[in-house]
Amino acid sequence: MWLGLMIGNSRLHWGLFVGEGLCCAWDTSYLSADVVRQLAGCRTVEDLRSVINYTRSFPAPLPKGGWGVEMCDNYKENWDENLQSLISPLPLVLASVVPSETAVWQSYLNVRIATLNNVPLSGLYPTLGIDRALALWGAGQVWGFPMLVIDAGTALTFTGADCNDNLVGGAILPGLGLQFATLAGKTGQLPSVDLPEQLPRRYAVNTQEAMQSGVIYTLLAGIKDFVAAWWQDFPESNVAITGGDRTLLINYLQSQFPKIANSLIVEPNLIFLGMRSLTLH
Ligand SMILES: Nc1ncnc2c1ncn2[C@@H]1O[C@H](COP(=O)(O)OP(=O)(O)OP(=O)(O)O)[C@@H](O)[C@H]1O
Ligand SMILES: CC(C)(CO)[C@@H](O)C(=O)NCCC(=O)O
Ligand SMILES: [K+]
Repeated sequence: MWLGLMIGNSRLHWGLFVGEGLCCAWDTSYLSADVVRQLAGCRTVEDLRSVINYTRSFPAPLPKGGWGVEMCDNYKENWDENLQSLISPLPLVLASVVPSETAVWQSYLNVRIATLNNVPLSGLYPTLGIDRALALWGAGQVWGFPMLVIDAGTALTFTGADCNDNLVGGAILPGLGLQFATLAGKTGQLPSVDLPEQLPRRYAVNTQEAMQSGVIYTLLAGIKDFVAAWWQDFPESNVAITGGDRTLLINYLQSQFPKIANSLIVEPNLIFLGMRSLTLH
């Protein structure tokens, strides 16, 4: 058993693995050095539950279906044994796009840090985010290359590779939350605005809806344009979407560009699908 940890720009993303099988995945806020020490002392899954799970309930194993099947069966079969026999500290594979948060984990004795060198894609440039590389590698492993990944997180990124597992490139822009936060934070009159569940009307007659319309319709048009351009170059390619805002975005896309929405692979765990097939643990 081992833990995968992706340190994102807003929060931590966790995966619990048996071998290459992803058993469950969940998110927490950043952890203090004290909690990191407690985590290193965990001897059972119950301990883990009580330490990492103070922000939200520990998740059930992934539902049956798709790539989860074998892993969950394997996991259940060995569940009792696994509960008793956690290696302590549990091996941790860490990937981070937030160097200051990585430092907290240096004290954890059984940690391997995933870097671009561990990702078997070619053509990676040295400053490419490890989250982008892992998500692209994970998606390509499961659904094949060429592949374009849209990660709708704090930043929204497009990252694509061709049929030779070679990075074509991509783009980075402020994610939905960041666009609203910037508008509210850098202007004198604009309020904080929540993301609406449904696509708002385009022509707004109040401030909140005007901000929602502006940010969302422009982002949808941008996504459509990037995906269309990608399909011109790689007509057979799959396109996958992940990240904390994926569900909202899919809802909006469904209303505005249903053909694109229906052709996207929606997968919250792309980064962990990439992490499980690195050759470092
Ligand atoms: N509980 C939550 N905490 C923070 N963001 C959340 C939460 N639930 C949904 N979100 C949405 O997820 C987005 C952040 O996405 P995600 O969690 O993938 O970002 P991240 O931690 O920065 O990871 P990455 O760096 O990989 O993008 C925010 O824009 C927000 O709207
Ligand atoms: C773009 C983000 C912030 C997305 O999480 C991250 O992947 C990152 O910090 N990347 C480094 C720059 C790059 O990917 O070119
Ligand atoms: K981010």
